[in-house]
Amino acid sequence: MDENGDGDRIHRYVNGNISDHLQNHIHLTNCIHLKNHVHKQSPSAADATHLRDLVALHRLRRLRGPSDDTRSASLIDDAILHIRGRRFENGGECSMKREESNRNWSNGKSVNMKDMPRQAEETGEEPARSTNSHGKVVKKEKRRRFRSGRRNRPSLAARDAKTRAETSNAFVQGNENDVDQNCSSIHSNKCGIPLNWSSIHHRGKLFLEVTGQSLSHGLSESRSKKEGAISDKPITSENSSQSTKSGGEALPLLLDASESQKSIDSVPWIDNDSGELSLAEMHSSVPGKHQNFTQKYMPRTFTDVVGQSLVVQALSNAVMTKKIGLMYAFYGPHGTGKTTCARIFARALNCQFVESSKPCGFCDPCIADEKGKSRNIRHIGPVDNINSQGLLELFQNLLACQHRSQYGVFIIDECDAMDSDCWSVVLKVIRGDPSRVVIILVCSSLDALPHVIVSRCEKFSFTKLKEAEMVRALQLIARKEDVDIDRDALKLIASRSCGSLRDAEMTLEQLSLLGGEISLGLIGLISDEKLVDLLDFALSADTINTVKNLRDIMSSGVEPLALLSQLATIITDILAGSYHMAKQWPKRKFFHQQALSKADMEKLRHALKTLCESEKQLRVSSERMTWLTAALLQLAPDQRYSTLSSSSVFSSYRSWNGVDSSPKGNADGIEEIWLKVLENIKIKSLKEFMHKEGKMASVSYGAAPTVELVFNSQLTKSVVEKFRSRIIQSFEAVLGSAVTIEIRQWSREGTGPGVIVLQGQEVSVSDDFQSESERNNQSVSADDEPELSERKQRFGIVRRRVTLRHVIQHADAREAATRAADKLEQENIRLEARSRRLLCWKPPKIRHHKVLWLKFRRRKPQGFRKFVSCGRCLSARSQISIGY
Ligand SMILES: Nc1ncnc2c1ncn2[C@@H]1O[C@H](COP(=O)(O)OP(=O)(O)OP(=O)(O)O)[C@@H](O)[C@H]1O
Ligand SMILES: [Zn+2]
Repeated sequence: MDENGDGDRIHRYVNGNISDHLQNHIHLTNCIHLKNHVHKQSPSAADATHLRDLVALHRLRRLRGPSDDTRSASLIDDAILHIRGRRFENGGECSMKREESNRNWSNGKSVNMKDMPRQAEETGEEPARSTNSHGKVVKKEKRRRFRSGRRNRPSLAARDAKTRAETSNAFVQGNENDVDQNCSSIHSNKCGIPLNWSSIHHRGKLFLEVTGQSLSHGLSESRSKKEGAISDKPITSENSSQSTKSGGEALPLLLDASESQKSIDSVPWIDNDSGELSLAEMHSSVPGKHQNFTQKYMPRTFTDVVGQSLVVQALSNAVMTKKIGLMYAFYGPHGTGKTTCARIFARALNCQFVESSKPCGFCDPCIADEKGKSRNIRHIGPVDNINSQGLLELFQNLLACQHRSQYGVFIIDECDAMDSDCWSVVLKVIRGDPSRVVIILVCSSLDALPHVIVSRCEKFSFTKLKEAEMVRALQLIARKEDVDIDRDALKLIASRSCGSLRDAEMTLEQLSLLGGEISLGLIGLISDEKLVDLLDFALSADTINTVKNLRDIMSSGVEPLALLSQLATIITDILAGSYHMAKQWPKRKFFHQQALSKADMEKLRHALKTLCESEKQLRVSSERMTWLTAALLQLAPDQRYSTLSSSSVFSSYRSWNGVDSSPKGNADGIEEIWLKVLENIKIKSLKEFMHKEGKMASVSYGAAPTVELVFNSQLTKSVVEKFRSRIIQSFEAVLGSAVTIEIRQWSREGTGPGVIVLQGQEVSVSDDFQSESERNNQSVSADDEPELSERKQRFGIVRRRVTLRHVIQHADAREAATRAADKLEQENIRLEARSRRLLCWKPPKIRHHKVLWLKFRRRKPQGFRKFVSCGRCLSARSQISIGY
């Protein structure tokens, strides 16, 4: 700006001719701005123009005084309208200039001395940064710096529109306060300097009173030094306030405050605590300096807060109705918005916006707070180092420098770490019942707070954020940041963040560094669809596909524990009704339709229990894959069948445990293991005895693999029991894992439902299981014979029950009866006494003689014949059971 030009304009202004430039510099700070334009290179001209500045200011104040006549009011109106028009036109230019200037400062680029003051005003740049390298200029910069903090407004068109409406209303009503407020919210003008009527009012007066003194003094050497030292500090609200102090010399009104500030600044731990930058840092952040997502997307207003609807509603109502308490406690899990809400609430308390949606973000107090320069809001950070003395000083200082019309807000973050002395200070303060003071305690739990404090607080509980809320918030961020991430991945991030949006945002940011499309696979997790497929196979006892699917999934590098946890989560979701199958899946057996039956839900509940139990095993085991497979194979309603019938499962199991798994055609895996186990037994007689009298019936995977052995009689069983430990050793050697064995007697009631087993390698496991279990308790009729023979081809050993009565009924004559018995024997069916009740069995008379001719070639014929031969007392209800 041309120096003489400025002088001329001021002349014109003094003479009542408001120049264009001056119209844009109506208030005190703008006079100083003018002064700086004029004096920065010509101290002699400064003296001459000071007086004119002051006269201009004085006239201007008179125009605004309570005794304003209509002429002066309309003059102001004209001026304001003019200003608004200009400001609106040039908003874009201003912000561009600001950015450009910021770049210059941050690049350490030497700035033209002539332009520097103007640039500093436009940018609101921190003088602390300029002091080191720019010697003398610092003085002027520092003085202007304070004012620039107030001038540097966001230039959002939307806000402008609101503000304009407010402003014109206020003027029409002639309400001075409103005018103050509203004018102050008009943003920067063409020169990047905002217009601030309220500043004129009180500061102008003091400025006039002390002008001679303040303008004749420069900064003292010691102060310059101190400021130089401060300028080395990172920019926080402390040192920004410190630089405000330098302006205090020209503006004595702030002297007290700045003195108070001085002692506040001497407390090292104030502000900026929680990993996020303070608002000051965020908004005055150096261009090019990275802000993480949590800093960048920290909510500025209540409407930005995700979830916490009750808290938000209560707080904004409190602000609206002006029902403000003295002390609040915000407690809840980390990263749920406690500190954020405390800041928003503090700002809303002092917001001058007349409408309900406070904080507005563009009135003076809002901007001051946003820039970290608010003298009414103190934020204590990590309180580990705090002592009671420091805390007391802070309170006193806050009370001392607080604007009477505004709330002094004290946010104590992580207050649960404060010691009892500090709490005594807090108590002392609140007992004094200071007016317009609000203390907000932020902590994760109220338990650590003294009861005497808690009982005096309004308590607001912050809950973990819901997954859906977090997904929405993350989606928004991803869109803004151009992060290509699919919804499943977002859901997963949300579910892994335990309700903490901060954690979720940090994870998203980390993933965004990978570039390209972010999918579940990239994160090392499995999509819900694949999980449901796997569950479907496991729950429908499709062993082969379960194992196959599991292997496929594991080959993508998923951690078994993570997979188990995902499975458990999805089951929980299904049980809770919060997981919806996207469509009907006819190919699925268990989840073939969207709505599950009660029985299915019960199976799911059981499956969840099994998975939870298996998790413990998985955590301590080095064979996680084994245990995970075992767990999955237990999810089937009756895993005994499903696991037994598939040699491939067992071969899988053996392969993990180093046992030869090469398939030998249709060779039975279980038979193979049994033989290996027998081979391993060193005692020859035991080996032969077991081979002759017993069978390995089943193996199931559980907490430890359980092997079931069946023996012919109680006697043989009890013989084998004596060698239990040797047998276990042998099994463990073969299977390479701890084994539990169950030794049972063949076909006793306790052996469970028709379990002999085996080998149906080519048979569908589930089909086989189904048919087997269905028929379990049924009698076999002679009509079943073709089926039996078919079964024989499919199974090495079969067992079922056939009633003696049934056999008799189908044996018309002695020969026929014998033939039937022979046939059954051929079919591997065993006929044997089931209980002593046989004695009460009374066959129909006509058939009685036939029974006598029955011949039993297999076990215990003598005993049985004895029972049968006294058939008179046999009960019709009694059965003999025939295993096949
Ligand atoms: N409810 C929320 N709405 C919007 N953003 C949130 C919310 N909760 C957390 N955030 C995000 O997480 C960041 C940190 O939040 P904040 O510091 O308020 O959490 P906190 O509950 O105070 O956590 P801590 O107890 O660890 O201090 C915010 O900057 C914001 O980006
Ligand atoms: Zn506001």
